[in-house]
Amino acid sequence: MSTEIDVEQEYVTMLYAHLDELRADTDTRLARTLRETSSNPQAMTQRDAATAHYSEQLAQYGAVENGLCFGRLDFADGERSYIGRIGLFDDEGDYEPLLMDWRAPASRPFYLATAASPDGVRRRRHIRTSQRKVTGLDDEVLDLGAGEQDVHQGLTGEAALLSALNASRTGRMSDIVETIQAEQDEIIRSGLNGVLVVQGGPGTGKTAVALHRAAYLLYTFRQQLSRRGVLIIGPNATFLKYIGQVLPSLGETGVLLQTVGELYPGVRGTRPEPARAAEIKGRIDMVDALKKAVRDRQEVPDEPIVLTVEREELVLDPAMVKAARARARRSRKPHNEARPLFAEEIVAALARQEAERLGAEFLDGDDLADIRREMAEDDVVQAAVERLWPLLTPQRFLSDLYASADRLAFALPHLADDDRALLLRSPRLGWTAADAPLLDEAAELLGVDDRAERAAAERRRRDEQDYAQGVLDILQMEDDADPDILTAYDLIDAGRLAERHDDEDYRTAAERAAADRTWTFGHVIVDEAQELSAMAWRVLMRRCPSRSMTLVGDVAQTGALAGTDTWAAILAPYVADRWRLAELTVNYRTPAEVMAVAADVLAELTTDLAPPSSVRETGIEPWRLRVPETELAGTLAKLAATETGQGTLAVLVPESLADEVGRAVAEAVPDAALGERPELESRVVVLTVRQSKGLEFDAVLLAEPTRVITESARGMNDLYVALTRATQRVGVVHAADLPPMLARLAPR
Ligand SMILES: Nc1ncnc2c1ncn2[C@@H]1O[C@H](COP(=O)(O)OP(=O)(O)OP(=O)(O)O)[C@@H](O)[C@H]1O
Repeated sequence: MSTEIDVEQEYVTMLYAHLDELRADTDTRLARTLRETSSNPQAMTQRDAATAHYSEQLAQYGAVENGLCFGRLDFADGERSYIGRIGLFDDEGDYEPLLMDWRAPASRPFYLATAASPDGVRRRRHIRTSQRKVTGLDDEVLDLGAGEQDVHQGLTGEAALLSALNASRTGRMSDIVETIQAEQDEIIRSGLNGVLVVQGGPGTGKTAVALHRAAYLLYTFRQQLSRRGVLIIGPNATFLKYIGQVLPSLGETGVLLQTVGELYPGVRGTRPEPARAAEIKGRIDMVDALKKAVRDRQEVPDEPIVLTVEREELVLDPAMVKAARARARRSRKPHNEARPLFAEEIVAALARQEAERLGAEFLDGDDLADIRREMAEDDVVQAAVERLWPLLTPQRFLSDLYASADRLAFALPHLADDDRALLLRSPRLGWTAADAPLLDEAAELLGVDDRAERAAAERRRRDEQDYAQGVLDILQMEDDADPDILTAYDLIDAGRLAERHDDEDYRTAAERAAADRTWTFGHVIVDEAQELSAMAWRVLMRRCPSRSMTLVGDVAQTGALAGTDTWAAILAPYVADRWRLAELTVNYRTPAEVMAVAADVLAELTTDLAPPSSVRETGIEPWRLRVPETELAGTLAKLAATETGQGTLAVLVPESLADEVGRAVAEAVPDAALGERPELESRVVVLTVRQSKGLEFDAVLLAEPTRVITESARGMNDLYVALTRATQRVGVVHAADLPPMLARLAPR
């Protein structure tokens, strides 16, 4: 007699056979496309597009191999449907769906139906698989009497959910597509337009929701979003690596993942700097400071400048330069774009001098034009213009500013000397994350004098057009035979044909966007959004003029001094109060025993936010262990080496203990990961509290909480973050007295 599992196995095997067929078919098409050769550029670009398309499809089929099908809905009317990572259809007959994509509207009851509101669903089944084998089924019958499911806050698919939550962590985040909860589903499928803020305590699935929302939006608004792309901003490279697998596992590869430090193309802002320096750079006052600093580069000399042009001496006096500067500034163009006007004025003034020297009455208009042209091309004149109104790249402008105490004092007169000193640095040092928004702001103020580039583009366009004309002429010759047939000429002219060719840039939207500062995205998602500075928000708003954005975060976890503690404050300048707030209230990560300790810290921080409620208990109490200061690092190392639990362990330390504890742990656990960008897949990892933001581990050992609190103005927020990283166990090792808010910890 066949069991339920056998029945599902048969169905699942059929689905995999289908997937295999699709794969083989796409493989054949790809191979055929790769074999095509042509000297026609149009055909070549089409071939490239087809190659990219088939390769992407193959990547998607590969990505959904695990857990292809994970659910089934049985409806009261006898219908049933299977839910999975992608949609599969029966290509014979009526093109019936064999597997519904989880994002399709028809899959929604899988996430929302409850006994109280079954939505026509009689039974929801979670199908567990390991590779292609069905290993278990979890059934929920929804019409047995309303209310029954409402124990445990109305969790959907409770058995499957708890088994996912209790699983050991690997150091890489996994998707939650099989067990999305109703409050999360609401946010994932919220409309595309406007700013949606998702506020939620630690472990409420904000990151998971943000990523699934990206996948949902790309599926539902494919046309709109695949052209402009979706940008996801995360707090640092380690975090991006941690979440990097989720979207591919959902079959989406066209999303650009970046940190704030990468927002300016061509620059990677990764150099560490004092928190205070980052905070100053993130202030909105930097807009005016940069404006002043740009004006500071438009110089009027104190003394006349003598130029030797063609062995004759000409004089640039301050009044002439001032007049030229005023005229260029009046144009209100950005610095580099106004520069040609300044240069023109200087050249005109020098040409007038030269003409007077030669005797203006003997010169006609052509002679004067010649003098001006020669003057404009003269190296000495060009060097003078460069000195007085230099052509500036954002990088050069900002490093010149940081390198000069005088320039900084001019741009930031109200800043205390100590603070200004924090910005002073050698031009050879690399960029920090807080520099990227300033580079972008500078790029706006400086503009690009792209006349040469535009002239080259115009030349290219004319070449394309000539080529297209040639093609049309050949077609015309062929068509001449039968005048009744519509010719290519009747349909399109050479200009339009060339334009079409121009549009065909087959890089993905994400690839083009990463290289283009002026790119605007179809949707922007910001994770840990509370951390961003006012200057970073300006860049993101420029990148998203449609204001179609999802911002997820927790204002109780703000660590950056430039970050925010209210959403209204950051959004007011851009959308006033036109933004929607959604809240997540259930903590899926931290067990109740650990959350109780963290909640005491939250209560000290704010009374405005309620702690999220944990979905599960582990029966393991978080503990504390006091040791002499000299034994702190050694004890942590010993505990890390002997920790016998399953899964990953993080030793979280205040900044000042990072080196010492790192060394001790590395000695006791040779394969432990530490440093700037530690490998999170290691069993033991040592991180500063800041680095642990957004991450999670099965067990956490926290060192010296009092130092965590005192080492930063947002130290309490940091402690709250540290205490909420564990999925199972937390221990605190300390030498100093513990603050009273940690009284709940049990002595070990
Ligand atoms: N519906 C769900 N099903 C299974 N696991 C879930 C679900 N929701 C969240 N989780 C898990 O809970 C953990 C916490 O999720 P996530 O990291 O997205 O939370 P967060 O709100 O971003 O946390 P934090 O603010 O503390 O960084 C992750 O392991 C995630 O996979």
